Amino acid sequence: MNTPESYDYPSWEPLKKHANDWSTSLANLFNQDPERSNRYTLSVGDLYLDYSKNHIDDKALTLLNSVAQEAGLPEAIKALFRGDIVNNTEHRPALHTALRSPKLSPSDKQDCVNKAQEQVATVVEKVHNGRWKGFNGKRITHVVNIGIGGSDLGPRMVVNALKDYQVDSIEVLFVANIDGSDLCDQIEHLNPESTLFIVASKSFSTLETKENALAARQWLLANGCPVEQLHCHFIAVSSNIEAAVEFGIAEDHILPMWDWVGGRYSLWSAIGIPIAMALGVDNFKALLAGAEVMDEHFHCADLADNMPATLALLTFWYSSNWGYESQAILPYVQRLHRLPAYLQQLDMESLGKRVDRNGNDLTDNSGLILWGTEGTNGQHSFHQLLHQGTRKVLVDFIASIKPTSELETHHHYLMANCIGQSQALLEGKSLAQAKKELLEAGYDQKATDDIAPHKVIPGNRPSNTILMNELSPHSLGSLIALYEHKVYCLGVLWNLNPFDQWGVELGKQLGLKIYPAITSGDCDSGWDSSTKNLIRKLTS
Ligand SMILES: O=P(O)(O)OC[C@H]1O[C@](O)(CO)[C@@H](O)[C@@H]1O
Repeated sequence: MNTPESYDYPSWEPLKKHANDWSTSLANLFNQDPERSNRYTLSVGDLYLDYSKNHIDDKALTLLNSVAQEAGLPEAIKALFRGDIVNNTEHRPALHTALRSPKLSPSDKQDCVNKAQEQVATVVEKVHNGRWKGFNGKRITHVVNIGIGGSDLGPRMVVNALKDYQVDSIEVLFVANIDGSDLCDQIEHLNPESTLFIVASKSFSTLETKENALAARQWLLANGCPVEQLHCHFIAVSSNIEAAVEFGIAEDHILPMWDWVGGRYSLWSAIGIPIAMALGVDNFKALLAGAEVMDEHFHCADLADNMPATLALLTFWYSSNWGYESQAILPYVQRLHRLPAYLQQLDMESLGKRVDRNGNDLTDNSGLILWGTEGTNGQHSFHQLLHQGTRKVLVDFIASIKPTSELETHHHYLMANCIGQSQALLEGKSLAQAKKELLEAGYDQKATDDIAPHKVIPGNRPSNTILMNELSPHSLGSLIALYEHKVYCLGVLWNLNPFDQWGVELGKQLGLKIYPAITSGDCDSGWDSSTKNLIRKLTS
């Protein structure tokens, strides 16, 4: 692991010293300051963040804010919204905020954004009211989004999360993987006459999406769709109109994307059309409005009160000074079960970098390893490691105040478990407590002494808790924008470009070279023997 010798930030050394001198426990911090849980909280729109269960005090926060100032974060936030070239390696702005916050965005983008939103609304309404027909004049009942990465994860997560808001007339399904069973499993029970495919690919060059779209076309043809009616079953979302047309999508069925919106930040664009299909245009707009609330806050709030900046500074603090390398995302909301997968791309594809904005080796660690699952399932699985393991893991608990089902008792238990987990991380269990418990349970002294160490839980482990008023399009929009902006802040603090992803390219290129070897059995003589053996195993 890299240990940062120094940042250029003048407040870096005092911050590092403050971390090195840290000697108190979370429990002590709470005992000494009854107001702690009131002071270390923030509210923005439908979201409430409690970050009091962290190893921080006013001095740490002041120093962290100074580091953020010295890193130029306030100006960088303005630059993002203004449309400056924040993606310096691809010479592009990153204007996902223009898709939902017109007041804060460059005016020259508004026409195309509005036009695309109108196009989305027109297509969706036509499908919903049955005017969009498949071959044989059938109305559309199923929409299958074919896309991967940013053209899949965001829309899929939102559609799953907002099940309560789904329109009755349409079911939206998702296909991403090049494993053929993904497509086959989704379409096996569908009627081709009433199925519409969305081919979502910013580049329109992504292997998985192209192959799945080709297979979908074959499926339609094999099931009676006349070639001249194929166009009724496809729309595309892409910035590469030429390639989409070449594939055979009718030009007026192609919705736009732009190079100034990154793939993993694109669910607010026409890439979000599966969301509008599943939930209706008004709910899609409510999602955008929720993001706008977070944008306005992020843009205007001082760093000390800024929710995305606070989350980022906490991660920076722990990553740079406390040796944390991993972050668990634990939504205690069943319907947010896709959130960890979505945030993995957002965070790890953005921040998994080894050089700074100028191409120099980073002297500090960058992106953390993100993972997680919905509560309480994780409690019966990996929480053991969170409580007693030797690795350090940051934890974000996310919960909805309003239940998402009618089963009120379930919800109370769910919330009790969520809060109980953060309390267990904080308080732990001492050896004395463990021994007392065992003796009270009837163990003799020897058994108590033998077993007690295994029951000790060190505690003193930090966590954040984010409460949403309810799981609604509006609050989810704010939550997603919160994490987007957190990632941006970390990019600024670590001085890296969070908007490119060159690291994914090599594997794609090698996959394309290996493909002909798998189909022909002919290996490149320059390849390593492991690669050759694996190919032979597949081809013999
Ligand atoms: O929308 P596209 O161009 O098909 O790209 C899909 C995904 O592939 C990636 O480029 C990574 O391979 C992601 O950044 C992107 O979201």
